[in-house]
Amino acid sequence: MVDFLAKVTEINPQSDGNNSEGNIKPLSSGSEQRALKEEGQQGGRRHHRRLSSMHEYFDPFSNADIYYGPITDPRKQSKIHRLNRTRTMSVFNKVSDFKNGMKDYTLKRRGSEDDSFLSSQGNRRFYIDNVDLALDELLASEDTDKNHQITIEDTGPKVIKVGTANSNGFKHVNVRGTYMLSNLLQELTIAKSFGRHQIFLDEARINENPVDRLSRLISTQFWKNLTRRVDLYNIAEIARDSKIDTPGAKNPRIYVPYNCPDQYEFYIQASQMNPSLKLEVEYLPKDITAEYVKSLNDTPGLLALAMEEHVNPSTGERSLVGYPYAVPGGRFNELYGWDSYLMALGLIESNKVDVARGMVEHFIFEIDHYSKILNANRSYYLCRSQPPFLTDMALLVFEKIGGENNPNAIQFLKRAFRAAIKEYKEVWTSGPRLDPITGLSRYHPDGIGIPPETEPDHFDTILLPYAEKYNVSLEKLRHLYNEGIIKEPKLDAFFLHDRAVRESGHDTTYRFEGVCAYLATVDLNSLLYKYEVDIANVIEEYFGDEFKDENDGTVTNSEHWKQLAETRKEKVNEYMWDEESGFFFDYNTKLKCRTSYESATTFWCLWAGLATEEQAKITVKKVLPQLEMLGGLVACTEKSRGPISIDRPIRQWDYPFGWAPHQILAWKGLSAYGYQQVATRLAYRWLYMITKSFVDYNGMVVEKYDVTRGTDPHRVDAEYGNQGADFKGVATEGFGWVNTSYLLGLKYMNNHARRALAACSPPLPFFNSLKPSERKLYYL
Ligand SMILES: OC[C@H]1O[C@H](O[C@H]2O[C@H](CO)[C@@H](O)[C@H](O)[C@H]2O)[C@H](O)[C@@H](O)[C@@H]1O
Ligand SMILES: [Ca+2]
Repeated sequence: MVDFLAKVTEINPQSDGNNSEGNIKPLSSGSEQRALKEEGQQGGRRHHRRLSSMHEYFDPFSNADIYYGPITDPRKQSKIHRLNRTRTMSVFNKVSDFKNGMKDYTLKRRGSEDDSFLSSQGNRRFYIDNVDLALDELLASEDTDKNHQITIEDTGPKVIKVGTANSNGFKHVNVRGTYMLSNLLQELTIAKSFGRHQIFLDEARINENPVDRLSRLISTQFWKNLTRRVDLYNIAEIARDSKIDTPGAKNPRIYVPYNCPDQYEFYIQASQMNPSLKLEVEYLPKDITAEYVKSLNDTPGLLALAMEEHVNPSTGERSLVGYPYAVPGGRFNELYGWDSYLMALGLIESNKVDVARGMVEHFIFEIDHYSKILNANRSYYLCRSQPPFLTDMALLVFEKIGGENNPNAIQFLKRAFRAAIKEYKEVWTSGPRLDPITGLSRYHPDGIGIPPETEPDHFDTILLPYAEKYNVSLEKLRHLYNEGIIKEPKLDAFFLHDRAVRESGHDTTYRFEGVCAYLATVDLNSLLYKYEVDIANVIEEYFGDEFKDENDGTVTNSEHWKQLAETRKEKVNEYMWDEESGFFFDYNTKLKCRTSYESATTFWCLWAGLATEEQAKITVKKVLPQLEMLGGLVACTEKSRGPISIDRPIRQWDYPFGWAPHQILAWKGLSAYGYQQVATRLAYRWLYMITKSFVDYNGMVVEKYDVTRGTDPHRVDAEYGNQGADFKGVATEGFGWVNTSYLLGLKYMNNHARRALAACSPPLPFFNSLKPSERKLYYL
């Protein structure tokens, strides 16, 4: 068992660390003391109460920058704020022996119950006088598989001694079990990142209820760490791209639309301010063709986004600054399409409306300057989009910024809807995405050659036969094919569909392989139905029921858009609905037949409000039993995915994986049709899985989960290797849409369910333990 051997130090000579009150919380003034006392008298639970301003640093759950900031640093306390504790006479005596140089070191300290969790009323604190050493010792003892995480797979003693703050580190208590030890590792890692050598650490911070801890981290830390905002100083860092490994990708680069001279000047200024970063700034041409986009493959760059003007109030100086946005996960720096919508839902839940709004501003800018909402704002994504959610996103932000009572909010909504209408017309209901025969739409982006952003060996199996045919290396083959020196229509078809798969957001799945660009998908047509309904409502409410389109000169009213929605609904029913199975299936516009791939996106028809009551009922009866797994909804049925082999490897958007967007849209859709209890049951499963991984795997929150695995659902070995599981010490961002799903899923949970989640009660035992009256809350 390792002992952190925290010792009395000279950092705060006035403090002996022992306090007969059992409360070592530092009080810097009488008024603060009174405030805390009153809080206690009100019987309020001090944990998780967010304390503000002066009191912030007393809060065991304050944000890391406060908790590990200078105000709590023992070495800086004499200068800033003495966090000393009241010395009691009895304690004085016991310490004085030691201070007087006692030889045999028999300290007559008070009984250990002074440091017991009970006697401290849950307010016990630890004192760690050497954070680096503590980290080394903790990892040496408990991280037996040496991956810098403490998980249930480590076989260490699972207990470590930590010095108490009351005794200034002399007395020790045990910290036990994977969860607390991994939280200790996380806190020490964070403390170290703040440059701290010594810390006081509330025990409550490392044995915090995991549901509270994860939702707190999402709201206060993860969103912050996922948020980006371009300015003069950080642009080179944001522009840098780790996905592409060509000599031309070595320097960070930003491409600016041809008609944004202010932004061009801004980025030139940024590059001149710090020449060593070698930021390259380029204009884009007016016409962006697939050929041009391919020509940038070796010299990729970030694409400029929307900026606002800031005026320095003291100097009057004007400067540009980017609107904030959130990135999907820690490994990204660019703004994504549908991830942004899904994160906006969670950001709004955490009152971070400015970031959600910023992303709507970026989408408006992208539609105006790149003619679509981009897959993400990198040059190699210029030809493709992602699932469209702009109307819903704009409406949510609109409500949060004041809605119809705020004229600025109305202006914002109108700008967003003008852009959405442009996108609807020019992207989703024009060729090649529109199928003129059915009137339905498909993911069908432009593009030439091999997507350069994928992992280098991603297409090797496909390309190998051609390399053999031409007797060249794979690298050479890639070059010859991309440059059009060799022509292979079969490869062209493969990559046409591959690009479409990526536009669908579902990259990749056997549902789409080799066929995606021909499929009128359930997902896309549900989303477009929602666009049509939303546009009709907004035209009626905010455009005086008359929308003049400056782009094509047309004038439309709400009735026109309602009619478009009605027509799409009819087409979806005609081409996609299969009453027998209860699924809405994709329609193959080339073969002119309905497919039979059973996908969780069938629930999107409920989310969009396109399904009838009867169809929703059938969905619950027939589809749900096939897609409901231990950890929530699975992306598709095992039967549809088919057998897996070396030649037919597993795909990440297939069985047995579950994805946050599928859960979120299904919960909302089911609730809208009166099946809130089904949504609650599914949400419990999903939250259970996330909470369990979080508890057992060092605070892990990943991009997707294997919803069939009970023990390690985060372990997904499919396609893109990095899914956010290989952090060292502490996970600092979670994953964007999973963060949202956690916050939204919790809204379905009552206190009983929250407690069960915190105890990691598996779904079945939990459901089986319910009283008959409670079972109906889960549609059981
Ligand atoms: O670089 C490989 C692929 O990465 C993206 O796809 C995956 O991550 C996205 C961000 O979370 C997500 O939107 C998408 O659904 C995921 O499959 C990217 O979108 C792809 O275009 C890219 O090829
Ligand atoms: Ca480990």
